[in-house]
Amino acid sequence: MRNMAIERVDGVSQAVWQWRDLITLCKPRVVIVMLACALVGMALASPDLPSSGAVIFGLVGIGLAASGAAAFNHVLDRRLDALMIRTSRRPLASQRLPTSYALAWATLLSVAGIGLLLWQVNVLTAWLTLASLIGYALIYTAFLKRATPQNIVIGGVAGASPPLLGWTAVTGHLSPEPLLLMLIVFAWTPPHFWALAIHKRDEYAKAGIPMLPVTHGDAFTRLQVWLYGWLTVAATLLPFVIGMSGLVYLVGVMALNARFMYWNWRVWRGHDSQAPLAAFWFSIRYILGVFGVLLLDHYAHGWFY
Ligand code: HEM
Ligand SMILES: CC(C)=CCC/C(C)=C/CC/C(C)=C/COP(=O)(O)OP(=O)(O)O
Repeated sequence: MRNMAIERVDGVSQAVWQWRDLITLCKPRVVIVMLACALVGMALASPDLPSSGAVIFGLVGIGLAASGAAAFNHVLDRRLDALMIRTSRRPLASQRLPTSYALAWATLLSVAGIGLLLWQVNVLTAWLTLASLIGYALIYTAFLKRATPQNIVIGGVAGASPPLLGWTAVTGHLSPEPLLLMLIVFAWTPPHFWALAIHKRDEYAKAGIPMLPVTHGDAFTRLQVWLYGWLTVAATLLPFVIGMSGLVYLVGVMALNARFMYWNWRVWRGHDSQAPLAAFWFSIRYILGVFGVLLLDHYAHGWFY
């Protein structure tokens, strides 16, 4: 990628940034996993293959809006990010990229994403995506993150929305099934994030962010990881209980749950200092796995049942 030299723009003198920095602002790996969940929401919304227009424009629109939300998060958190080793090398935290450029990029992505959903998908999906964008970029980042250790539980509603957005992109209306898919991601968010927060507790404390391990200690947070882990397991069983998914899903999700709860148990025991980070990384494979078996089960209908 071509280097761009910027001199004294927005108070950042002689910064050198790369196009790659604009991609970094989008939190691409998080957005890709969100889009995978949205795609499964789309597939489950229809007994046949969903229309290619809804899938393509839906995924591009949701992806652009989520990337815009992530870029706004980088803008609002640039000073906090500079205080933590994990985030200090980010484009704005390290002052490589002028804030005004990032703000323009975040606005462009968000307007393009919501605009595309309005134009090519449907109004309901556009409004729900906008609500998620505001929920994460503004409500979570600007207020909750700095105010309460319940920040990620409440903010988790925005992060959990992609399967619902995928569903409404295809159907144009709300129903209980996508809310159930959203519930799975919502319940999974605390074990996902608090495992990492235990590992990074000292950094959060240094930056003055009231994450649960900072305000209530490690032992309490480890217990919460264990309890929310069980809540996640219960949520993952509901698609089978209500007849939305079949035996392929049940077998697959039970295997994933066993591994997920093994890691959450190791976090809860607290004997192994490496367990929280390992549990965090497994949580990502787990959520991809759960949505993967939902998809597999959906298309296995007809072959096995
Ligand atoms: C409020 C809700 C959430 C919080 C607070 C949260 C927090 C975090 C944090 C702090 C990281 C580490 C990022 C880094 O080191 O760069 C992370 C990584 C990640 N999260 Fe989450 N997360 C949330 C929701 C989600 C959701 C809903 C998904 C997807 C469905 C997701 C997928 C991922 C992935 C894939 C990574 C790994 C990124 C990488 O490889 O760099 N997260 N999350
Ligand atoms: C439209 C739509 C679906 C919006 C969702 C947007 C989105 C990308 C949510 C990501 C959730 C996430 C990674 C939170 C961590 O933020 P953090 O600031 O606590 O983590 P950090 O310290 O790594 O920045």
